[in-house]
Order: sequence, then C-alpha cells, then structure tokens
Amino acid sequence: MTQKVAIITGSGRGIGAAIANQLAGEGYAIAVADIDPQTADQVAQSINQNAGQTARAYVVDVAKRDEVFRLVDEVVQDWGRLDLFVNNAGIAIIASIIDSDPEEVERLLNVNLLGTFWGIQAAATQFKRQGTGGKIINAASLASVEGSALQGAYSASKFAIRGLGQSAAKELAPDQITVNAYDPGIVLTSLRDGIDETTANLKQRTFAEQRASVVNEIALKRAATPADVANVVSFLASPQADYITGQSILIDGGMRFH
Ligand SMILES: NC(=O)C1=CN([C@@H]2O[C@H](COP(=O)(O)OP(=O)(O)OC[C@H]3O[C@@H](n4cnc5c(N)ncnc54)[C@H](O)[C@@H]3O)[C@@H](O)[C@H]2O)C=CC1
Ligand SMILES: CC(=O)C(C)=O
Repeated sequence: MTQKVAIITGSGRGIGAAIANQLAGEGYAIAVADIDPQTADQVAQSINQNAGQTARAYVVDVAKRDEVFRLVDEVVQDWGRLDLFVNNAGIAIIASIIDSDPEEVERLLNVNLLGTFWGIQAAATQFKRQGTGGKIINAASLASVEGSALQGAYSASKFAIRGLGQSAAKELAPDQITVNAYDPGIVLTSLRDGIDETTANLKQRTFAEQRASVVNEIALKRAATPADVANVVSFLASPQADYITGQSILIDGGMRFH
C-alpha cells in the first residue's frame, strides 16, 4: 500500500508535535515543518526512533508564501506525493486593542491568517497536480467563535481562518479536497503558558490564579492535552471523515457551544 505523506506546520512542539507523533504512529510519512530548525529536528528524530524512518525536519516560515511552496516541493521530491497538509503553526498576542503594537499585529496576521492561506494554496495546487484529492486541516480555536478581551488580533485571525476554510471547502470540493478545522479551547502548551502569564500580569494575579480561573470555566474541569487535539485531527485526516468538509470541531471540554 502507498504510504501517505503529511506536512504539519508548527510541529516542533506543542499541538503540532502531538499531531506529528499520532499520525506517524498511524503510518504516515511526516514532514515536521517549523520555523525553529532545532525543535523540528528533535521531533523528527524522536519519531524515527519510535516509528522507524518515517519523519524528516523542514524549516519554514509560514508567513512567507515562497517558503510554503518550497516546503511542498521539497516534501514531494523527498516522499513522492502529498496527502495531508495541517496548517497548525500559530502565534498569540495578549494585549488590549488600544495598546497593541502594530508590528506585532501585522506579524500575527501574516503567520496565522496568511500562513494558512499560503498553506491551502500550496497544498491544493499539489493535490490538483497529483489528481488524487487530499485533506487540509487548519488550526482555528475557540477564539474563532467567540472573541475575548485582550485577544483582538488573535481572535480576528482565527475567525478569518474559519471563513477562509469554508470558502476553500466549497471551492476545492470538486477536486475531492476536503478542508476542515480544529478549535481547541485551553491546551497546555508554551503558547498557553505565555497567554496565562501575560494575562496574569495585566490582571495583577499570579500565574496559578489565572490558570485556575481559566480551567474553572471548562465544564470537564481540566485543560486539554495536545494529545486530545491530535485525536481529533487524526479523525479528520482519516477516510472516516471523507464526507466531512467545511467543518470546525470544538475541543474545549464544554467551555462553549457553537
Ligand atoms: N494552546 C492552546 O490553548 C491553543 C492553541 N491553538 C492553536 O493551535 C496551534 C498550535 O498551538 P500550540 O501548540 O499551543 O503553540 P506552541 O507555541 O506551543 O507551538 C507553535 C509552534 O509553531 C511554530 N511556529 C511559530 N511561528 C511559525 C512560523 N511563522 N512558521 C512556522 N512555524 C512557526 C513554533 O516554533 C512552535 O514550534 C496554533 O495555531 C494555536 O493558535 C488554538 C486554540 C488553543
Ligand atoms: C490560545 C487560544 O486559542 C485560546 C482559545 O485561548
């Protein structure tokens, strides 16, 4: 059977690394793509130790369209095909709208929104070239369905990713390309630590107080692990999800409902 090939952006740590590990365990060849070459290498090496020679590290800044297209070309050169593209890379800013730094806002939109746009464009171009169909899965967020104070730029980028995904799903369906998204709530990663640390400072609380107040809003009374998110991505990537497109799945332990 032909081995399926997946690119996961931002997979040098956190949710992306969990997705890479999960899909490698399911038999995919994995392109561990990250802006940080060291962490990408570490994740690829660890997958190869556990799952055989099935992962390679690639360096990409998803904000740069030419780098995203080059990534797809390199992966296809190395592995012969592409079946799945996970637009996972993302960054966050915690700041009031009035105090947001223009350069930081622009960078966030370039990484989160345009990075996802270029990822869809590059992956769909390759899927059409292959004539095989394919799957695109985007990292949205609970912040894509409800805005929060101090998350203006971040939330704007995630709402936009959901709209972009719905448009792409309709446009690419004739080529058997599905486009879906995952909407995590609170996942214990470095990104979340940064959010809780900055929010705690702004609200003059300790980190522990801030984290406890956030977890208290979750119906299941625990934050998600990166593996909780990887399980949903694994489903969306599987043939069981072939008839699902344009959807966004909340993984928030019952914090909110769509
Ligand atoms: N942690 C959470 O609670 C939630 C996270 N998300 C989303 O999930 C995705 C992954 O988040 P986490 O794993 O928590 O973040 P993280 O900060 O732990 O990991 C993000 C990874 O993306 C890489 N990256 C950053 N900018 C990049 C760029 N320009 N090009 C390529 N790689 C880049 C980083 O080097 C890092 O390895 C993000 O899109 C985030 O917005 C959504 C909802 C909740
Ligand atoms: C980081 C993130 O997406 C949330 C919902 O806090």
